[in-house]
Amino acid sequence: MRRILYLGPEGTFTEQAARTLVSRVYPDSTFGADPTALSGQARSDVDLILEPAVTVRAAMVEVSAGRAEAVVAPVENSVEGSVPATLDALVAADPIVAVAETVLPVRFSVLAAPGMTAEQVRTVATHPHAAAQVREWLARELPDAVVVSTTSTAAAAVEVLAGRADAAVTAPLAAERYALDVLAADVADVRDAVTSFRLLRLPGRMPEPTGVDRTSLVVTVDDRIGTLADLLTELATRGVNLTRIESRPTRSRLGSYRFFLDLDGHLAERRVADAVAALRRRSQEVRFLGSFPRALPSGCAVAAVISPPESVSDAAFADAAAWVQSLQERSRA
Ligand SMILES: O=C(O)C(=O)C[C@]1(C(=O)O)C=C[C@@H](O)C=C1
Repeated sequence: MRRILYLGPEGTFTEQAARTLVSRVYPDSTFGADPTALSGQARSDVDLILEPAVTVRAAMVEVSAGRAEAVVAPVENSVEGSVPATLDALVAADPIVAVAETVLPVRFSVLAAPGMTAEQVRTVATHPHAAAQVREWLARELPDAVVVSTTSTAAAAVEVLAGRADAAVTAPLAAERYALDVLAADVADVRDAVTSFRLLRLPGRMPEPTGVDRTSLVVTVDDRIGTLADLLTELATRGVNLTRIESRPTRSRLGSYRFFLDLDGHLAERRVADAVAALRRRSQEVRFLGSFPRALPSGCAVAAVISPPESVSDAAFADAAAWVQSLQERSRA
């Protein structure tokens, strides 16, 4: 039985994402057929088991060491941006790669100890990304409450159960899992907020290209004039669309950064492979974080994806390479 780890405890948004991703990536597994058959004596009958982890970092260590099959982690929220704990854990871990992603709408439930009224709430526990998405609601509805950070939204529910916080801002799933009162549901400062999650595992067989894919990289560069412009030019000249660029400190000294890049396209495409090779030539280190089908926010038609020009199609690359080769062969004849 293989373990799939997610940011726990039970009842996080990440657990919800893990259920979607596991059914998609392992469609023939027992878990995929029956997500409820996961506890008690049924454990021995299932191929995959979903298990909560305390942190994304701890889960990645388990995957890198071969003790778990995969980890599901939050990557980016449309309101608060990237999840730094996930980005930093990705760099700290031995290489693991994403094979799938999903995007979930994010609306929160506010849970409190049984019998507690909103007026009595003095401390509200939640994950920092969740706090940022309900800041206005908290200021309006619970103005006297102090926000306490926890490792996840479900960890906040556990704090309330243990009597260490009065209320928790959680995923709706937590309201089903913990014996707490629902003070408010469907809470969000930004109505259509979404968070993206990825399923990551040891490098191996990559998902087949679908035509709407994403490639994720971490690039460490030298500190010199124009480095970043050079990298971006390598992408632009090959018609590779950059969908995200994020810098994180390397932690070695002030002003030293590595860049997380998300590109449209799959490493199996010539233009993407060529661009990734060029980035490697031009930087200290490139870490490949996977090529996988891109999750489109609901309502986004495939046509909305920016198509590269014909001059960078696989056929155009093959044709140009064959022409150069013929010139070389002729010159040797
Ligand atoms: O705490 C959770 O429920 C999580 O799954 C983490 C997380 C995040 O890291 O952004 C996921 C979605 C929400 O944006 C808030 C928290």
